[in-house]
Amino acid sequence: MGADSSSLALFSLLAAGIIVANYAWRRSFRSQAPFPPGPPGLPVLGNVFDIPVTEPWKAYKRLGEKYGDLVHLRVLTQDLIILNSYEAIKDLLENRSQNYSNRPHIPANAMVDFTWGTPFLPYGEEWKTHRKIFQQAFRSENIAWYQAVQLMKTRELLRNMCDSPTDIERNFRSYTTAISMAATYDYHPAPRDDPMVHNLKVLADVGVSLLSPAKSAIFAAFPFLMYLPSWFPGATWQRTADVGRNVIDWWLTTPVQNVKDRMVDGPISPCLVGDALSRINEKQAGADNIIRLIRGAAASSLLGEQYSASVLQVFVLAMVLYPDVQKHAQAEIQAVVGSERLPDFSDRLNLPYIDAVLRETLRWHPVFPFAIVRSVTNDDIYRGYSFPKGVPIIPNVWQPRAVAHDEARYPDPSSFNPDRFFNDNGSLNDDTVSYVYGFGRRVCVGRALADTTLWSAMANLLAVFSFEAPLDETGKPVNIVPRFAAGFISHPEPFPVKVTMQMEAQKLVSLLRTDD
Ligand code: HEM
Repeated sequence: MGADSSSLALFSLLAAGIIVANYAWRRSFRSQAPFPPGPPGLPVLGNVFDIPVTEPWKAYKRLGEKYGDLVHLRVLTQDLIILNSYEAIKDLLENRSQNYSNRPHIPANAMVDFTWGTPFLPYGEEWKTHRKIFQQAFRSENIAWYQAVQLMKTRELLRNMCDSPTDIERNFRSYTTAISMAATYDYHPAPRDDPMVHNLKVLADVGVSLLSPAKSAIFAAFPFLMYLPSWFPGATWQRTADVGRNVIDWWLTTPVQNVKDRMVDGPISPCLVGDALSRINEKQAGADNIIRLIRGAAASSLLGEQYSASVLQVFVLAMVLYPDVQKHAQAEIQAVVGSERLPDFSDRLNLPYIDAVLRETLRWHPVFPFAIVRSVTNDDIYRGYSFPKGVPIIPNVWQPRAVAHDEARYPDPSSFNPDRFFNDNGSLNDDTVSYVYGFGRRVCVGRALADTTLWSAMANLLAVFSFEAPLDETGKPVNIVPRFAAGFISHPEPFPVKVTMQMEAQKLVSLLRTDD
């Protein structure tokens, strides 16, 4: 046996010992009430094979149908509870939010030092300061500050779509990244080879690679894996973590320093960092700590806006699959805005169908099908079941009867139908699908910014382009079966799309020039 394989064998033995001991310890200390029902699972491994890595929501749907609103699972040593109904989610994450606003410890997080990120902070003082920084800059009343920049970036999006119409994903990412950098640091990335854009991509890739639920469960069960050196055979995650740590150092220092330097020269445009820095007196006690928190909140803000790009991909998929909805939306824009200018925020109240399309996009396929996992602060009992301290709670926003696809609330939930958001008198109803942005005290802090970013893109894309299924060799539209990538965030798998301009290129060029 070589040195490598004998070390691995030793590690495996050690790991098995840790798992069994840890499991027995946790069971003996749990309160007398049982966990909610759930599939029995295998000894030691638990329900590892009950949760497929691809499309886990389908498995949750089956489990929900069999076991009901509350489902208990165990992955190796990790117990978790899935909430499968709006009622259970509201009861716990909203009505008992004091006890359900924590986040579980994610071991891989400490490995790369993502611990500064708002979504990962434990419920406590640092997290409260982060929320305050966000609320001051991004609360609904302040969103008008960013609308000029959002429209400017929307025009850039239209130009990029003309240049490379099928490069949808890249165009959407550039758009949302440009908005988030402007709203966070008053920074406007260069069209090519921009260092901030490059480093943001590295950071996002590291996050997706290391913080997936599957890797988190493995690191929780085998914590020693996190301490293997990066030269150890197979320890690829260590090399990913090394890359992540270097970029994070840069993120947490350079961009905020850059804003500080520019503020010395004179006023800058409204942005989260500028707003937060202007509120502190650097000579006051604790100012260094606040600057450290501003850095963390700002970097979290950039990661947040990435999700809007995934929502726009869902939107294009829906337009391709539901051409009548697209025609209806375009007719509304034509009637209200005409063809001599492009839509802007002053048109929003007169374009209710576009708002209904936006709501239906968020509902039809929530990009966070399970919001962001919570954990219980103190032992609790709910409906007679045990919710022990520290257990991760997964709110199932999407399936089966849960929330966005609840058949009682949304008849025929899997079809894309914006009409479900209208009252009989033709006005929009009160259902703003706010649940896609999460619940209670940890609800998304960027929702007002995301809403205007999405509206501006959707209204303008529909004013200029049509999205259709391309034709096959027999002249028929290709059959597109929607598929969604699983994971922390879910977005459509690549699908074929034909993008046509509804107006002459020359006309668009002149409209974009007028708007500039
Ligand atoms: C359409 C786009 C977006 C969606 C669907 C979305 C959704 C969510 C969801 C589901 C959560 C978890 C809430 C919970 O635990 O209950 C969340 C948290 C968060 N979001 Fe968003 N978000 C979006 C855009 C943004 C933007 C633009 C920003 C930044 C400006 C942002 C920043 C954050 C932060 C910092 C948190 C963590 C809050 C905390 O843990 O206290 N998000 N978001």
